[in-house]
Amino acid sequence: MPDTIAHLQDLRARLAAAPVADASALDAARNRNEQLTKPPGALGRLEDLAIWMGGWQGTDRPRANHPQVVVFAGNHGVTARGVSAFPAEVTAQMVLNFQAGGAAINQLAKQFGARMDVHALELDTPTADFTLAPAMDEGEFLRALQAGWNAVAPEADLLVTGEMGIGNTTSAAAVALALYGGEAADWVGRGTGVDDAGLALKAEVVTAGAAKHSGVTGLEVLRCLGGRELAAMAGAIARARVLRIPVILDGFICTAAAACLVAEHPAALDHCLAGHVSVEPGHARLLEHLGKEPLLQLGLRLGEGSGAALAIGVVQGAVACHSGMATFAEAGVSDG
Ligand SMILES: Cc1cc2ncn([C@H]3O[C@H](COP(=O)(O)O)[C@@H](O)[C@H]3O)c2cc1C
Ligand SMILES: O=C(O)c1cccnc1
Repeated sequence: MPDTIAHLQDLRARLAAAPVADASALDAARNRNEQLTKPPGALGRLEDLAIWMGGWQGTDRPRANHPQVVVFAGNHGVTARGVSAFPAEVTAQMVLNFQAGGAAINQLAKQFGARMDVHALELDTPTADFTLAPAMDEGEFLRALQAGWNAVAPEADLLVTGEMGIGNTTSAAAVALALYGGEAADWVGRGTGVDDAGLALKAEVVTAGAAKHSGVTGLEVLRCLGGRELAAMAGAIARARVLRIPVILDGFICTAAAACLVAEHPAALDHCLAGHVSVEPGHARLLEHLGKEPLLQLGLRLGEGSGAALAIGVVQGAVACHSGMATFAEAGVSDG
């Protein structure tokens, strides 16, 4: 039975007490990497990836055979301001599509052998319009964090958190502005495809939201400007940190949610990789702030966990080589 996040302080305490990567496993994985039948460094970033996986999994033979993709859906009051190219009903309609196996993320999860879970979070009760009030009250926020916390399968060896929530690129931009400052225009993008007037409107809405909730930090940013699916992703990422399950971050929305955890604890995302960099312009900026180099750049602007799910394949390639290759001694190959 997973434990309860009854107060924000509980989450902060769990992050502060979370174990770090296993130093001896890191050493053993580095040592193994040096003996594998290839010129030193020839597998590029795959080598660092496999060693990093070994550290979090506590072994010199890391694996990614049981990945989990978990998709959270939430509705946003701020959609009333006309910030998305699609109507808010699409959130619930896409949940049905996820459940029927018809979305992009279903295909990618299947392709890489990942289990996929979908959690619709109180879709009939959109968050408040954050230009007028905090998006969630404390009870709503804690329920969403807990839903994310509970959603992680402890036996998973890799986790992807995805989202669905019409209007959530506006919410993520407001979160990013509150965390890192600058201008709203630095953080907004076209999301589902708004035109120039839509983009200008998003910047106005984001500016108004950040002004309404100025001075808030960390998880409070997520409560005031985020959404249930963002909060749940943060809860899941925090749980994975406690369980030492490596996480692949997805696009702009996932990364904005995750960034709120770093504001609470500097090592909160040490177990996270950046799966890709999205077309949404704020995403590259967020990754720079977090010091994370994306694995892929494919021009994706979907969310759902799609870019991170594709990166499961890269991680699987890295650990397959690292854990399966012969050493020079085993294969009788002369080393250099
Ligand atoms: C059919 C459809 C499927 C999606 N899957 C992810 N998103 C993505 O688009 C939304 C964010 O963009 P905005 O802020 O412009 O509303 C989120 O739901 C995100 O997951 C979708 C959007 C649509 C329309
Ligand atoms: O980067 C993302 O996650 C993203 C971009 C556009 C639309 N939905 C999600």
